[in-house]
Amino acid sequence: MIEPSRLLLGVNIDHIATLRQARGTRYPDPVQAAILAEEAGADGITVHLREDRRHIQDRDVRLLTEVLQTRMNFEMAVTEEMLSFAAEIRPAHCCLVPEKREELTTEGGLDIVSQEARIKAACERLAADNIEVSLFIDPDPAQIDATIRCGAAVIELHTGAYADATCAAEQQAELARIREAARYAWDRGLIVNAGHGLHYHNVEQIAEIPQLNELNIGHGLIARALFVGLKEAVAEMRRLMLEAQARVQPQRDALSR
Ligand SMILES: CC(=O)[C@@H](O)[C@H](O)COP(=O)(O)O
Ligand SMILES: NCC(=O)COP(=O)(O)O
Repeated sequence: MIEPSRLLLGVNIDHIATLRQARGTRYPDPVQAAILAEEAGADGITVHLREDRRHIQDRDVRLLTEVLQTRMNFEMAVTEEMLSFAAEIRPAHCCLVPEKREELTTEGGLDIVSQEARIKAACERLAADNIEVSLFIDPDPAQIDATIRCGAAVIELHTGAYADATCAAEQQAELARIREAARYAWDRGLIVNAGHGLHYHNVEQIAEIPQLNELNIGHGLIARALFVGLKEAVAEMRRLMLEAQARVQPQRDALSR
């Protein structure tokens, strides 16, 4: 991936599928949502095919590989089932994430440090199929160092602790961790993405981190779409991100490796 000069928006459409699965209907169709999101300016589409298939289904991913005009960011657990599926569908980009059946959503980053050999092997398998790999990790230098040893060129920093903070001091402390991690990873040559739990009231401080390449946003954006429509929800998010980015454009321009 060549790093762009502007911050990219990846729209996660998992929760369009959540609504469909709640009633077992054919609608709303995440594939239709992906097309609308692209038309509204999304730079990519993110889907998480969970082991329990609670939202996105295999059929959605297969169809998306045929219709997307941008690119798919395929989030998956590091399992044999998912590695084989990725080898079959060949998404542009795979993001390896931790997964627990009982969790409501992804609770933390992938612990690369404790399972480095297994994750390195997965990264190598995906790279052999020309799939760009990113690792979804907590903003922790030890995890970043382990990512580099695994050979992945991209990370996505988990912003969940920042999003879930219950007071301003806690939120600022989490923001500082993300800022530091973004700088640390950038200085070591990684492409740095971020996401999880971002919405219209907390995205700007993250979008002001100059080293970031892309934000992946789902739940908050899809929730907003219920009231204003998906195209407007994407456009609003993009506008907030780009305004925030403009405030730090001199710092972005000054970044060099
Ligand atoms: C890995 C991550 O942070 C999310 O993108 C993920 O998709 C969350 O899973 P749910 O969409 O099931 O909450
Ligand atoms: N990887 C994060 C993502 O895709 C979106 O997460 P969320 O906005 O649904 O929490």
